[in-house]
Amino acid sequence: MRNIIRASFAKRPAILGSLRNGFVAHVRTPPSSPFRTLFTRTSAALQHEERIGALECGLDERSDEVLKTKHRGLSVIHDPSLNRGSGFSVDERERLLLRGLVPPRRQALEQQIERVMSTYERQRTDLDKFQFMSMLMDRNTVLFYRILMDNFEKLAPIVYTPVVGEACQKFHAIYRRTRGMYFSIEDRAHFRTMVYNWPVDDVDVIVVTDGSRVLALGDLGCNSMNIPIGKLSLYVSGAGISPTNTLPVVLDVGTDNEELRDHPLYLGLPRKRLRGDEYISLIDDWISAVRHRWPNALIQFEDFSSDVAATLLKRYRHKHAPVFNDDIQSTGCIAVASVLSSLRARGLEPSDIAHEKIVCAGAGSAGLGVCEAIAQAIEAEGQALEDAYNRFYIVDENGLLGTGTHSKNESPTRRKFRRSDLPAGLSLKEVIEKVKPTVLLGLSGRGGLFTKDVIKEMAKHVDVPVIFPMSNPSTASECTAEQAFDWTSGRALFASGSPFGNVTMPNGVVKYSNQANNVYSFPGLGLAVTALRISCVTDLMFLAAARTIATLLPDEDVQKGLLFPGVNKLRNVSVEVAASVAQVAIDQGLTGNVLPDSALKSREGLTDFLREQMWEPKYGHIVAG
Ligand SMILES: O=C([O-])CC(=O)C(=O)O
Ligand SMILES: [Mg+2]
Repeated sequence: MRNIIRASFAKRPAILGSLRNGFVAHVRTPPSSPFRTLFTRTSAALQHEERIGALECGLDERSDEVLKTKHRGLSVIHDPSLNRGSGFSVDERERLLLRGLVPPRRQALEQQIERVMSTYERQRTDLDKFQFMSMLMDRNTVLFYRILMDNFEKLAPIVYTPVVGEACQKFHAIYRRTRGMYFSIEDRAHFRTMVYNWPVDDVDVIVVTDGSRVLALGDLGCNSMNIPIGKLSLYVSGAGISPTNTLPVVLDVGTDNEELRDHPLYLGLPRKRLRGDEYISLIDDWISAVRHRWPNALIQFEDFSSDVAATLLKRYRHKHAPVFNDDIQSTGCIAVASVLSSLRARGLEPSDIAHEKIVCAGAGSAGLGVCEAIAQAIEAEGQALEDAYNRFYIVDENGLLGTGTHSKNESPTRRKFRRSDLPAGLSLKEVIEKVKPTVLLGLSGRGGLFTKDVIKEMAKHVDVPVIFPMSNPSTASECTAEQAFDWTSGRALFASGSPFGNVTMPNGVVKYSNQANNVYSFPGLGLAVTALRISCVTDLMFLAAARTIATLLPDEDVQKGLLFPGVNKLRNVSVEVAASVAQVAIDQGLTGNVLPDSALKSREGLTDFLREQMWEPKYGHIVAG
């Protein structure tokens, strides 16, 4: 386990007080920092060292971080936040007692990247690639993130959706090394103390799952750990959250996946899932333990099943500490952005969102969350909320939510979307025939649900069918990009949750496949929450983020069918999302940190400030403490 404390002095000078014996101080000193002088002498010595390093073989660009460690020898190499493999300089080798423990010739980061990528390319299956990347993450933090960021389009589908789904399904079979924390029912009495087993005082972002609905793959219990790990790797690569300050968590409350539970290699508790009041009270205990140790950390609820997701969000979201549900709110955010951007592509105005007719397949927490977010965007354009709800037609496995008998326990959100003018139970195709929707959303988790019949029916009634199958992973996508374009003769605007390649039509025209995934929103939100110490995550923040994402591309790109920048531009997107979220937080008086004047004066000042807070994967200076 890493024994490290990282601090940006711009953010928290108080870190000096929290250094403990044996820990590493990972410190970034901006030029204006009053602490700069503290490190001046060290920096001069390090520059000398760099000149020596430069003679050995090209010089890496160093970050201005200073890592102070009491570790020596192999324990430096075994700490991924300190390890730089063949990249240790002569002086670091001396100071950290590494002489003889690494091969003699020093390599620059660029050479390490070349070597690692050539081994990566030799991995045969996607799962092999996932494991290769996991092992790299466990070995060398800087190298892992440099490689992930430089090859984001190629590697995001490996460390994130879709391959992370398979890696969860097979977690028990491929498990190698621990990362993150597990809180099980059996630990319940110890939650308050076990949070101190984590060595980092400054946790900024926690992603937590109970594994009850992993992507659309169902209940994967304790196997779900790769989801929080993957999400957090996107906070780091996509928005510059410091890797040291992230914490992946699995709450093991049992699993109802019998096959997994009975598997001899399953690593979670082999018991049925805890439910009802006892479950809620266990989550209460966990939240309270976490808040005791990390009062300001952003908590992201991830992949909780629909029966509890909205309840938990409602329970914790206004408790003066930042909490959100990724599947409800950030998926909602990217859905709003996708619809707004599609309006631009169709030559319409943002206010025309109030004229959309939206059919949504899926009434789980993500489906309802997405529809709720779009309804709020319609309301923000000056419509009554009731009229906004009237733009939706939601279909689940029992057909349309319409008139007729339904459960008394129906949630208020679901009830709001129930049509009073159409009978319950109409099939998706029947609804499309009757309603002639402009937008078709897929949040059903049912791969292939948008059949040729369904899409052709939709294409009969609109010039530009807007088709967004958002379920993950790719196998759960309601249709593929190729199908959407093929069955609409290339007229569709397409965005999916998991990535699909662009499609070349028989006439040679390229049709763009966009990725409407919440990755466009949660990392930027995390950057804003961390940099400003935002105390509560509000719906307005997500709406502001959505509007920003929808306006990042110039008109000529949007007219071609591109709805937002590619994922390889994620850091730029995240800074813009963060600035929009930050502005709402400032306006709503929800910030705990005092910002420099320059950040308050202009949007550019704010984005510059946020960009300065971002962690970069570069080797910093290691100082023997
Ligand atoms: O993980 C993803 O790609 C998006 C997401 O939150 C989900 O599908 O549950
Ligand atoms: Mg999710």
